Amino acid sequence: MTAALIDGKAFAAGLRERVAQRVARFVEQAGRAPGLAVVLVGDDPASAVYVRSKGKATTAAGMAGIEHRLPADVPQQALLDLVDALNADPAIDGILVQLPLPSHIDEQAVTTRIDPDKDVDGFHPVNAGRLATGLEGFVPCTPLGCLMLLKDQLGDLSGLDAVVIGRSNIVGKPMAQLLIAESCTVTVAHSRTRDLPSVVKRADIVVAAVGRPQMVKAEWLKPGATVIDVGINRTPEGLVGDVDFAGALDVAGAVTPVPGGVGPMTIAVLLRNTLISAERRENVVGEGAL
Ligand SMILES: Nc1nc2c(c(=O)[nH]1)N[C@@H](CN(C=O)c1ccc(C(=O)N[C@@H](CCC(=O)O)C(=O)O)cc1)CN2
Ligand SMILES: [Mg+2]
Repeated sequence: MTAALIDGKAFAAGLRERVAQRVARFVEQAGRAPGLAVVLVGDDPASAVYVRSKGKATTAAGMAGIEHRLPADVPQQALLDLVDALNADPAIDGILVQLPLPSHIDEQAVTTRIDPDKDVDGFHPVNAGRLATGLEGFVPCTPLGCLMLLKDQLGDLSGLDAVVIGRSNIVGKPMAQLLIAESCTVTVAHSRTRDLPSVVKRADIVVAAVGRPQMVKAEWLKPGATVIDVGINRTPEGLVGDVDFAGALDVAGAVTPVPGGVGPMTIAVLLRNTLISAERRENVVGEGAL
């Protein structure tokens, strides 16, 4: 094994601590805690776990977490009405609807109903547009967490070749935008990409976000590459990423494990985004780096 392990769990713990310190200053100045509303529809077990983790982390950082649970068969209009009420509530700085939603609900309709300035998930098309054009907005938590790990590992990313595997609105596309903004040369690969191994071979940075267990093989990697594995695949052998982790350890320069890599960053960045939303809404100048 030659690769360094990128400890997302430890980095996320540090970020949560820095957020908590800045939350304390916000409370002193604004006279209230930042508020995050999390909406869970239905009873998908993984989603329930993530929502509970978000609630716990929110409270631990000194923020107010408000959880709304709706039944799996809730009419779409009732969910939209709840979003409208949260948009209008001055105590709420961040609104998040846990995905995936039941199939009878149009995810886009829900995502676009959230006030873009409370959209701490960064899924609203206005925030996607802000990211694409270099305006201040909210960036989706998972790709921003990946970027933080990359910069911590590599420093300046300028000029590096990056390959993002996966083109989802939640991870692949915003990840590509973030890497472009860091002056990387970015390739977005997906299921129709021809000769993926040779595309991956030239990359200094590989971000795998396809949702296919161990699809990215060690022999595809350029020696010394930094590999960020966004995949969380539940298999009979346990939780595995999109990268052949054991093989990558012998080729890559650094690699994130699954679990304990990217996953913990998602919730830490959510707290960061919620604090920043509260600071913007109350005109509080945040002090202390995040
Ligand atoms: N509205 C949103 N929905 C979803 C998001 C999101 O950012 N916003 N992301 C994922 C789920 N997710 C948070 O919501 C999330 C996924 C994974 C983890 C995590 O810490 N994973 C651990 C493994 C835990 C396990 O056993 O499952 C790890 O990788 O170490 C946190 C949050 C989809 N929905
Ligand atoms: Mg995809």
